[in-house]
Amino acid sequence: MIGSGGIGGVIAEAAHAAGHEVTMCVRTPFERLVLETPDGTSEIPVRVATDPGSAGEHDWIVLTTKVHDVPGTAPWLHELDDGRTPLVVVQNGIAHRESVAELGLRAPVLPALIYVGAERTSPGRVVRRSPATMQVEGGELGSRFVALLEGSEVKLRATDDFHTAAWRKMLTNVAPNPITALTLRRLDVLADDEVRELAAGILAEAVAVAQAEGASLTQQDADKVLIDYTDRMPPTNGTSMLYDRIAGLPLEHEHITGTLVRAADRHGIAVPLNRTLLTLLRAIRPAPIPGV
Ligand SMILES: NC(=O)C1=CN([C@@H]2O[C@H](COP(=O)(O)OP(=O)(O)OC[C@H]3O[C@@H](n4cnc5c(N)ncnc54)[C@H](OP(=O)(O)O)[C@@H]3O)[C@@H](O)[C@H]2O)C=CC1
Ligand SMILES: CC(C)(CO)C(=O)C(=O)O
Repeated sequence: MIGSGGIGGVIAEAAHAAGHEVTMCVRTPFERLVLETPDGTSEIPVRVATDPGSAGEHDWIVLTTKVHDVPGTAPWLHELDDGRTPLVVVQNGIAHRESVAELGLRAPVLPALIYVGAERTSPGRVVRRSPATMQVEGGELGSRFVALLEGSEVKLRATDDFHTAAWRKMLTNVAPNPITALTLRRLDVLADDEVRELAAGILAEAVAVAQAEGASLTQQDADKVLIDYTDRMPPTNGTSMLYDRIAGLPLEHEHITGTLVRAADRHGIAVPLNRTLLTLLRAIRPAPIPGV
């Protein structure tokens, strides 16, 4: 596992539950990986490697850093890449292959999406607030990864239209992530009438762009995303962008809102709400914000 934050912790938990040995390839060292879940708190027995030379040999490589942190993982990836071991890229955004392309790896790449609320609260400590659902690109590699995590509680399936799945995931990120990060509030913020109306407008712009990019999505998909957020998800959940803002880390906006705005420009679609969000997100100066 390269990336030992919220998602790395959740997938390590699943891999362990499915009977596998896991090595966390870490930037910030920790002694123990502890998962707080709705069912209780437990330690996941993993090996922690702090330098690429000690990574060892593995059957799968799973990359779970933020998209902008991928270049920094090059030493790990070059050490682990033997041309055969598959690399699963679990990230938000729509550019899973492009995200690792410039590293010149030989590994077969499997793009993956995850839906979960997971917050890394300190090195080696992750709070998972909801069950996890994953989607991977269909094909032989995708089927093997689905089989790999059998026995864990992650609901995982392969899809033959990963492009649409990634844009659908984009819909779930493009409104809540910026809104929570900018307001420093959790999902409860989406219950405010004016904020909900804003989110609906952001999503309407996003659907038009997703369609122009060839995704099979409609306004109904956007409506469902908003209903899921306001009626189904716990209002105390946050988003990965909010967690980064609280921790004073760089935000992933260029790979979410930025991707959307650049695609809109290519197609000549007006996206004033998303463009405004992008301007505000770019203006943030990262600094830790305690007490949120
Ligand atoms: N958190 C969530 O609920 C969800 C997140 N996602 C997506 O999943 C992806 C991962 O997000 P998330 O887990 O939240 O991110 P986190 O910020 O919680 O974790 C990222 C991890 O990557 C590590 N990292 C960064 N650079 C390196 C490096 N050079 N070498 C080794 N490790 C490195 C960080 O190390 P360090 O400890 O040093 O900071 C950190 O442990 C993102 O694309 C996100 O948008 C998708 C759905 C939900
Ligand atoms: C959709 C959501 C909010 C949870 O899966 C997410 O992807 C994130 O926190 O970035």
